[in-house]
Formats: sequence, C-alpha cells, structure tokens
Amino acid sequence: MRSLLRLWPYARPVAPRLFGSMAVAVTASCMALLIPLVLKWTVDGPVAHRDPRGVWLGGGLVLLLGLLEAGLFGVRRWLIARPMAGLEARMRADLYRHLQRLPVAFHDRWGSGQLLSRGTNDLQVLRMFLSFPLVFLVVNSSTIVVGFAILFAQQWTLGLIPLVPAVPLMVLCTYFMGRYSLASRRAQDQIGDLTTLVEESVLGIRIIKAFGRHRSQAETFRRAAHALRGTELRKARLLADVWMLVTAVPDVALGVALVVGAVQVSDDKLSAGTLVAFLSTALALRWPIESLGWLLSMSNESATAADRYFEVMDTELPPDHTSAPETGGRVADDGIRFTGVRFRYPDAPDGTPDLLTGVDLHIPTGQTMALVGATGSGKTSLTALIPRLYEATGGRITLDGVDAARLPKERLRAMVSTAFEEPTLFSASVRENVLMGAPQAGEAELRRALETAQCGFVDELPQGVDTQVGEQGLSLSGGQRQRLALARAVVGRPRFLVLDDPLSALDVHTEALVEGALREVLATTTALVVAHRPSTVLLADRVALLSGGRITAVGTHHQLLAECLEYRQLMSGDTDERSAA
Ligand SMILES: Nc1ncnc2c1ncn2[C@@H]1O[C@H](COP(=O)(O)OP(=O)(O)OP(=O)(O)O)[C@@H](O)[C@H]1O
Repeated sequence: MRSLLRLWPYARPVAPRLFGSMAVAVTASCMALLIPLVLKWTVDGPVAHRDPRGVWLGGGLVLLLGLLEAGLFGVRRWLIARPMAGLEARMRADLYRHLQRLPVAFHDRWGSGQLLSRGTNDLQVLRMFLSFPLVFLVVNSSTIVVGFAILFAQQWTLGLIPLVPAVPLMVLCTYFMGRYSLASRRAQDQIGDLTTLVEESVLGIRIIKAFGRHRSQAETFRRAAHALRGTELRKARLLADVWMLVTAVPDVALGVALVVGAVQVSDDKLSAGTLVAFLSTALALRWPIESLGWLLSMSNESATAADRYFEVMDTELPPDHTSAPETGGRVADDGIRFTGVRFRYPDAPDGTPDLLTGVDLHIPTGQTMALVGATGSGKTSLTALIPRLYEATGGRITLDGVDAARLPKERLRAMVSTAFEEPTLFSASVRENVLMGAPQAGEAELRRALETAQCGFVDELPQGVDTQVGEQGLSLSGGQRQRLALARAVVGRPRFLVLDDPLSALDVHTEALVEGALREVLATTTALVVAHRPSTVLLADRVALLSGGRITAVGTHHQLLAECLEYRQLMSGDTDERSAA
C-alpha cells in the first residue's frame, strides 16, 4: 500500500477522471445487482400469477439493466484511457530526466538493462494498475458489500452462509500474497538482468562473433531465461493456490445455501422468488470475489514496479552549488590548478588504496600539459575530475582561481570541453553530434571545428554534415569517430580543454595533420591532454608524469627524457606495454 500510495502525486492531476471512472464502474456493477431483484419480482409476481405482460416487462427491465451496465463500462474506459497514457508518459519523462542528472558513479553501479526495464516494463505495469486493478478493487469491493447487503435483506440466515468462510479466506490470501510479492520482485529483477544481457550481446555482437562466443553467450542467456521461467512458474503456482481457494470456498458456500434455501422453500418459510433472487445475487458476486485474487496479484506486481521505479527516483542527486558563493575569488588567468587532489571510485572494494593520493599540478592559462603515466595509473580518472564527472574525495581543483567544486555544473561544463578515448556518437546527424559541444555555434564554427579535426571525410558522406551517424546511422571507422568527437570538443572554443588520448586511432599521416591544426586551438585554450605516444606529447608545452597516485615530475618532453628514468621507459617501451595491456 505504501509503495502504491507514492503514485498519488502523479495520479492527482487525473484524479477527477480516475474517481469518475470508479464511480461509473460502481454504478454499472450495482445495475447488475438490480437484475436479481427484478427476477424476484417477476417470479413471485407475473410468473406466479401467470401474467404474460408482466413477464415481458420483467424481461425488458433485465435487458435494459444489462444494456445500461455495458454502456457504463464503456464510458469508464473512455474516461480513463487518455489520462493514464499521459500519466505513464510523465513518469517516464521524470525517470529519464533523473537518469540524465544522476552522476556517472550511479551509472557505473547499475546495469543498463535494469534501468531500461524500469523505464518500460515497470511503468507499463503501473499504468495498467491505475486503469484496471485499482478501479476494479474498489468496484468489486463495493459490489461485494452491496451484494451482501442485498443477500442479508433477502434472508439474513441464508446470508450468513457465504459470509462465514470470508475471514479464513482473507487470512489465507494474505499469506499467499506475501509470498507472491517476493516472487514477483525477483521476477522483475530477473527481467532487468535479462535485458542487460540482451543489450550487451547486441552491442558486443562483433566481439562475440570474433571470439566464437555465441554458444557460451547463448548458454548464459538460457540460464538467465530459465531462472526467470522458474520464478514465473512459482508465481503461477502461488496464483493457482489462491485462485483455487477463492473459487472453491464460495462455491461450497453457495451449494450449502442452495440446499438450506430449497428446504426453507419446501417448508414455506421462503418464497421461490426470494430464493431465485438470493442465488442469482450470490452468482453475480462470484466474479467480483473470484477476481479479487487476480487483482491482488496484479496490485502486488504493481507495488513491486513502484518500488523499483522509486528506487531510482529516490537516489539523491549530488548537491549542485547553483546558489553557493564562489569562494576563493576569481584570479584572472590562473589556468587549471590541482592542489592535493585525492580520489577513489565510490564502488572501489574496501581496503583498496586511493587511486590518486595527492595530485599537485598547475597548468597556466594558454598552456597545454600532457599527462603521461603507466596504464591504469589513473590518467583518465584524473581528467574526469575536471568537469566533475566524478567528485574528488579530497583536495581542490580550481579553474582560473574558482573552486570547480563550488561552480554550478552547468557553468563548469560550459567552460570545460572533453573528448574521450572511446568516442561515442549519437543516432543523429554529423552536425547535431558536433554541435552538442556548443549548441549556439553557427555554420562557420562547425566548419572550423571539422577542419581542425581533419574531418574532410564528412563531405564525402551521402548527405554531408546532415548524414545520420551513430548506432542507427552510417557506421564510421574508429578514427573517423574519434575525429568527430574531437571536433565536438573544440567547436565551442572552450576556455579549458581536456583530451583523453584523442588521436590514438589515427594513422601517422592523419595524426600529423590533426596535430598541426590542433596546435592553433591549443594556443588559445588551457588544456590537459592524456598522451601515450611521443607525437601526442609533442603537442604540449610541458609534460606531467603521473605515478603512484601523484605527479612525480613536470617538465618539457626533452627535460623529462633526460632526467626521468620512468618517463624514458614509458616513452620508449610505449608500444610494447600498450600491446601487452
Ligand atoms: N568506474 C570505475 N570504478 C572503479 N574503478 C575504476 C573505474 N574506472 C576505472 N577504474 C580503475 O581505476 C584505475 C585507473 O583507471 P584509469 O582509466 O584512470 O587509468 P589510465 O591511466 O587512464 O589507464 P589507460 O592508460 O590504460 O587508459 C584502474 O585500475 C581501473 O580499474
């Protein structure tokens, strides 16, 4: 109940229609309960007195009530369908917005399939719940109360017979529903895991094929699907038990009532019409009672879906200092400054030492610093701290004297532009992909960025810069993707530029061309460039060596080559080490 009540803020705007549809459905259901009363009148009146006109009238009334019931149920559906689709869309939009704002550390922790299934399957279950089980739980409960009132009004002793088993039935149902709820949570989590598996194998299809892993991958999928099947079967068994109870017990009670009623009619203690009315009311109550088990199981699944939805929505966003004062004051043109910066990944196992243990580094304005270090030394992690994709666990990073931790993220990310080693393109045109780096930039800036990144190949694409690329577009080579990602990073002429080995996928010739053009961009910005090759290092004014979580040496390439053994080894053994890694 608590989980489902959390849906109220979403349901509130559509409450008039929701409650309206409930009222209409309750009225429709009560129409059905009037039919036995018309039958009683017909049997005890026109049938007993052999009055054909009265029988026709009774029949006509029953038909009219039936038509009214059907019409009202149609109105209910009309009332509820559109607002519920809107509600689902609103919840999905909220989830998407929240996922976009959650930190990278959250996405590292959660399987993408889990998030996908929450945004699709679970939300569908919730929409269904609000438009169907919720309404019918109310409708059926009201019908049962009104129905029992009618039964008691007919003959209270007979009315007691179906009421007696209700209490044990409720206790048993509660017991089964508790167990069903656990199974239902497990099934929904397993659907999430299965979605992750499918997603990964679609994205990694080349690797799976290249390594001939399709059989083992299929086996992993089969095992996960089998586990889900087991849970679904368990759910079905539990449901069958509940179903059996709610069907069998009222039927037995109805049988007993029939025998007792028939004896009373033969003893002239009860009119035949009353017995007919009693039995047909009891029969009309069969569906509302029987469907309770099913409605409760759907409500249970919906509660689980709500729990899973709010599990993501409740994950708090890290504070953003939109209104915090910018302490430290702006020292014009101080560049990027790391002071005692420490960092460990939030999901790093306990006991592992910090990845960065006190980084001190200053990149003066307009200079380019290359960052060099052994593989796994934390270069990428260090660069991710500047746009605050991860939060440093200690120390300070300042940009022109302003503490990055106290800058609103939106401002920070407008100042800092990044290109990652793994270039990601979205299913959009080349233009849209590049202008992501500066949405307000015009055609001239777009062209200049494409030129800097040596993206001449764009003009040979079928629709030039308007060609769709990314997952659902044209496939580009690794080097082409990397160059577009570089264009995206430089298009807005950012004050600070962070490049994580941006030229790793280029051939020597293209690399030289990009470097030539990049030098112009780098001359006007303050940049940190992760470098593995001497050619990339030569783009920079100076080089910093990251080792053991600290910067152990800073100098020009030639200085470090002459003075630092580790640097010399890294630069000369570069190729071997990287291929070994
Ligand atoms: N999201 C993460 N969660 C936990 N640990 C991580 C995460 N990403 C990276 N690491 C760990 O942090 C360490 C440093 O990784 P990082 O990618 O910063 O190294 P790098 O110096 O850039 O390496 P390379 O030169 O191979 O690109 C590695 O040991 C890695 O396993």
